[in-house]
Amino acid sequence: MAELAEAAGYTPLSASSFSSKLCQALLCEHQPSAPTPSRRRPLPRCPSQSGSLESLSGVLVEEARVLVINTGGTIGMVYRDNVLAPQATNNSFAEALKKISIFHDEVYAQQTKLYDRQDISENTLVLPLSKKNIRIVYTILEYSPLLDSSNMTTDDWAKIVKDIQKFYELYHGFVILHGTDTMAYTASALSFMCEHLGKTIILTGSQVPIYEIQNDGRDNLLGALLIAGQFVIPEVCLYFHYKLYRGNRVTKVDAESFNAFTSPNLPPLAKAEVDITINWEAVWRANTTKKFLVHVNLNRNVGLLRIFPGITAATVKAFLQPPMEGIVLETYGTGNAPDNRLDLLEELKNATERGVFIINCTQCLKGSISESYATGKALSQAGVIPGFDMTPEAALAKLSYILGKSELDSQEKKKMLSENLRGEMKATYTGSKISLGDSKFIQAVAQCLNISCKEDLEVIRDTLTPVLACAAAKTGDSIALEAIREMGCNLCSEDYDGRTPLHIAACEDNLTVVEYLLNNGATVYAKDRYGSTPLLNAVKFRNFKVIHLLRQTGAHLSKEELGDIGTKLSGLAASGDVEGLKAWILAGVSMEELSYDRKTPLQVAEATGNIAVVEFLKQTDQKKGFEELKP
Ligand SMILES: NC(=O)C[C@H](N)C(=O)O
Repeated sequence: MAELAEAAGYTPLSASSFSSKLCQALLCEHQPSAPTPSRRRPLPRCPSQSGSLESLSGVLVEEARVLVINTGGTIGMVYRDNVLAPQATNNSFAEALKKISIFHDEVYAQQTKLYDRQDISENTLVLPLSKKNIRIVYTILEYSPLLDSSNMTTDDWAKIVKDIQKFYELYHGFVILHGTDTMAYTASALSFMCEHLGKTIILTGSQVPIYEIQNDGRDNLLGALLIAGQFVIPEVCLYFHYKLYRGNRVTKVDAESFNAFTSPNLPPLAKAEVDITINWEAVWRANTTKKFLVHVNLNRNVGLLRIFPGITAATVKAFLQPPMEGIVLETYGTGNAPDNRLDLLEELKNATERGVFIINCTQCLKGSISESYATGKALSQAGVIPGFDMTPEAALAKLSYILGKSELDSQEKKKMLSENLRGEMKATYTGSKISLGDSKFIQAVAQCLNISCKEDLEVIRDTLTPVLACAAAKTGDSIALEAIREMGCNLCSEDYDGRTPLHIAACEDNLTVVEYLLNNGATVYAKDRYGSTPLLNAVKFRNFKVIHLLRQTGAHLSKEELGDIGTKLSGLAASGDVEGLKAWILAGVSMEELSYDRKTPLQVAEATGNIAVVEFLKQTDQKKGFEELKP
């Protein structure tokens, strides 16, 4: 196809050739084509970035920390008495990985004195340098006992999310090693239990133990680590056989193949082939200014009931008896159940009137509930809630989660059940509101460049909009940002320096734009090419209100961003810079940090006679700092 197009004199547009075309068009529309610029120049070095290590070749290297929670599953199992079972280990999984060069670069560990660092345990490993020049440093937290996932319970889910909460600020992303049998259930449950999630959580495992010669565990673990360490995909995902899926959209479809999972109603969020390509349009956004929290109180009085021809009313009645509080009714086709079985419908109606919640999901692998048949309508008349294209696993988890919210009344629970909370139902995957072709702006640019095919329009959009969005953030133009979003563009996209509109708005102290962006998909964890987050930018420019809002949304400074923070604070204390200290306190930095000569900012202020700083630090209760200094 590509050869044919080229033979016909058509060259597909790449981002770089598009930029050059656009520049020509802007400078002089009718000049002959200039040669396409070749590859991007290498990144310049940035000596000021603490925590970013320089490799021997002089290229800037960034480290990203990932926590791997090992719950068990085939990936780490061994044969005992001819059957596979989890290996009761003393971190032997980490030890085994250390011996595999694609999972651990001992030379880098030695060169950078990895194990001398305070926050690094012996279960920490480091991957070879990624294509994006990132070193993924990962720590394995091994559960005891390790479980075959058939033994997983809701308590185990609670343990996982509590650990994620405990270590949330210390890691860029999380990988959960888990057996495949109930992985779709766990992924669904975790997606609801994690509220206002801003970081990447990826479940993975394997069909064959990682120790076997021909196994899928290595590729699955490696792919999950690379994605969790290099991208911010704020969802609970499942990675298997080179594809990243939304966790609450998957189901296990093959007990033997490496290609064990499918996401029938939503395309993958990413594919790991020669390169990792993220389908950003499909990525779910929390759209929130609230902090990450976990909800561990799940209701266990829920169940799955699959109807079948000839099912008796007595079976349905027995299933719906107390303590049952909610069920997923797996129906035929687009949500049909016999409408000539009044006895059955009566039992369902009695149950919904007693307050039992019933969600209708299809038994088909693919497709959605609709009211296109009388047999389907009869169910909604009996009070059954449509589950649209939810998987039964997701519907069950959603019920358990919502019915565990004791603060909600029955109407509120019903409302939440019908809403799309985490991208588990169709309503979310709408793509862009207006198509590319409808956008006047894109049309004008396309006309000027004399191009019309969809792929080229997409290249124009993807090349121009990050820069335009950053420009709009700079000038505080929320209307332009809204127009860009409506074009189907991702407001998290980065410019050539990896800077997102949120970085720019944070620098410019533009609170309204910061709020708009957070409510429209921006992530507080985006890092520019120098490793800075919007929060660090806001601290630098002392934009207190922005710092406050970002913190409220869960932003925090990484160790790399902080660098030798004690010495920086001492410098501020010595120069009497109260505002500078206030900015760091608001950003969550402790005033107990010691400078290179082991002095607190207060000691430095006292020694240098900076009365204003001394008074400020004495008055500010560090623990309550965030609330007290609230602008
Ligand atoms: N492939 C697997 O991981 C299956 C195993 N029985 C489990 O779910 O733990």
